[in-house]
Amino acid sequence: MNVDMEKIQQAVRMILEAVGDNPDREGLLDTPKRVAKMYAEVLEGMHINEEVYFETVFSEEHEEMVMVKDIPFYSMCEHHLVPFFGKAHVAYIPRGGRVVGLSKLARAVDVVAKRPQLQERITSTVADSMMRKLDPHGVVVVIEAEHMCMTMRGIKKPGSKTITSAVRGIFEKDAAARAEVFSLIRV
Ligand SMILES: Nc1nc2c(ncn2[C@@H]2O[C@H](COP(=O)(O)OP(=O)(O)OP(=O)(O)O)[C@@H](O)[C@H]2O)c(=O)[nH]1
Ligand SMILES: [Zn+2]
Repeated sequence: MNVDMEKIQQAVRMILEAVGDNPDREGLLDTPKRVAKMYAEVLEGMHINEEVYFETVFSEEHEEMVMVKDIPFYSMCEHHLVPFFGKAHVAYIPRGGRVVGLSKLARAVDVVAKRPQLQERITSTVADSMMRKLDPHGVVVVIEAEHMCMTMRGIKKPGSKTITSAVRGIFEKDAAARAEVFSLIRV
């Protein structure tokens, strides 16, 4: 893993000093190390290309919609480095027998989310990677999330939800297909 753990530890120590705490007091002694481990874990998507999950396909002639909904995810807002989290819904219509394992849709959401992110970018990255690797008839990705930068700080609006969607391929033109997906998601 290409994470400079030492550098994170130094940075965390400096933040603790800068806010006026003593990084050498007992309770904080292991904190820089723990925080470094935490960042390596929650940002591990920096070092994984989500497209790898779309390499293995099953030759299954199903050219109808497939949807995995309510995929929980956690991400880190790139502006404040605090969490935002919620659910992703991923739907696609395979083409040419390129049907992918269901868990791979959730894995792709997971690694894309585990980067310093914007909700819009998670949504479009997952949709565009699927379009590129699977060449399906279409993809819809919808994400609903609560941003801690809008709840614990700043404007402080707990419970507010942000919903983003990325609509690709046939779903862009076919209003009935799009309506079917959104009725199944029912956010
Ligand atoms: N579009 C988008 N904005 C986000 C996302 N996560 C956080 N933000 C917003 O990023 C913006 C950053 O705004 P700035 O004015 O630069 O920073 P700030 O002074 O901390 O902003 P406030 O949150 O309004 O206090 C805020 O409006 C956040 O709500 C996201 O996933 N997508
Ligand atoms: Zn933020």
